[in-house]
Amino acid sequence: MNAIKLEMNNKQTNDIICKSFCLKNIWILFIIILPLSGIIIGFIFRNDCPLEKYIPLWEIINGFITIIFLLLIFITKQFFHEIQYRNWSIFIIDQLKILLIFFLFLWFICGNIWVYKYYRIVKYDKQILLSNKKTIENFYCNKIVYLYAFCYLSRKMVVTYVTGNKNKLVEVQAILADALPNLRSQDLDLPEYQGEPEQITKGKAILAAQRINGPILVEDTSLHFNALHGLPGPYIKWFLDKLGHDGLNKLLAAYDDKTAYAQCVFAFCAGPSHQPITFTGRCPGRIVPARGPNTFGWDPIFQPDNEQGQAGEKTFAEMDKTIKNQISHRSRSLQLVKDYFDKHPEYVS
Ligand SMILES: O=c1[nH]c(=O)c2ncn([C@@H]3O[C@H](COP(=O)(O)OP(=O)(O)OP(=O)(O)O)[C@@H](O)[C@H]3O)c2[nH]1
Ligand SMILES: [Mg+2]
Repeated sequence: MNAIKLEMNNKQTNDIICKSFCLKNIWILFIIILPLSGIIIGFIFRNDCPLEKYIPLWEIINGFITIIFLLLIFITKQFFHEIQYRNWSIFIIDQLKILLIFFLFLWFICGNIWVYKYYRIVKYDKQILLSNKKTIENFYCNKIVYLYAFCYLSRKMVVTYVTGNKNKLVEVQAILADALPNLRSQDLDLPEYQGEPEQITKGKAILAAQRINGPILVEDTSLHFNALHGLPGPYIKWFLDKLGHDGLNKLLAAYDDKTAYAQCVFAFCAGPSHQPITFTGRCPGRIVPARGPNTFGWDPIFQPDNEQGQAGEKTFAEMDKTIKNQISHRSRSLQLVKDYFDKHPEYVS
């Protein structure tokens, strides 16, 4: 009887150990799914990417090596964590892990070359290519194979637009919708620095890249009155807050020159250890008594010039949003950002 009880207790203990082992290690399954799907996709479509025949091969090898690497981490965590002293098996596994990391790094560079080289010309439809008499070898790659590799390589590089201003976010999303469809946004309260707009934006960018720990975009917008030698400039936020639209008009009461320009400086920073790059866009115009809905900052008192450089008809606030987004300081600055991302497709996932 006692023997049976003991056996049952042992069985229950084994069950509990097994369950906790499975629960503790379920993460490995989730992490392995991504490289495993690469092996499967690369193998199934191994001859279906004539544009760059190394892409399926890249997926298979990347999958295998990543899984081996993950298994080595799993084995060290699972079976060697209680060993107090370093023995030969741990030493060999550690060396192997370093070797695999090195290989994966080189393989990652190869993948970037093979994939991004073709991102502008790749075509997924064989029939259309054949009907246009274009050679399949020069343009065709299976959509799943190409997009898997593209997304895999780009997955850590999604750009985050950091701002605490909802109106700015709406405009940026609309302007960048085609160029950067995966733009993320994050509402972070960054300090408002003092100084020249470019320096202010660079300071914001460095801080945002540290907080996000990845590629970021930030912007600083300023409104410059020519009669006041560029003031309030980057301090417009406080001037608007304290003086309102009327007060801003009154600042220019003593001057005939009501011209001004809206300026937007965007900064892109690829990560915490990178230097930010800035892109400046300006929109010339005039300061007028407020017209149009009061939904965004100083939009009602800024009337942009027309293409000939003469006074336009509507204030930003009176314009249709799509028109504002074609001519504004923000869209001009973002055009330069788009040109930059055209040359750096790794951020456009
Ligand atoms: O009428 C407007 N049309 C615009 O196109 C526009 N862009 C910005 N602003 C305003 O100008 C000040 C500087 O802002 P700013 O660049 O420091 O932004 P912010 O502090 O609101 O957000 P953040 O991005 O710094 O978090 C703030 O009062 C913004 O509301 C605009 N007003
Ligand atoms: Mg600000």
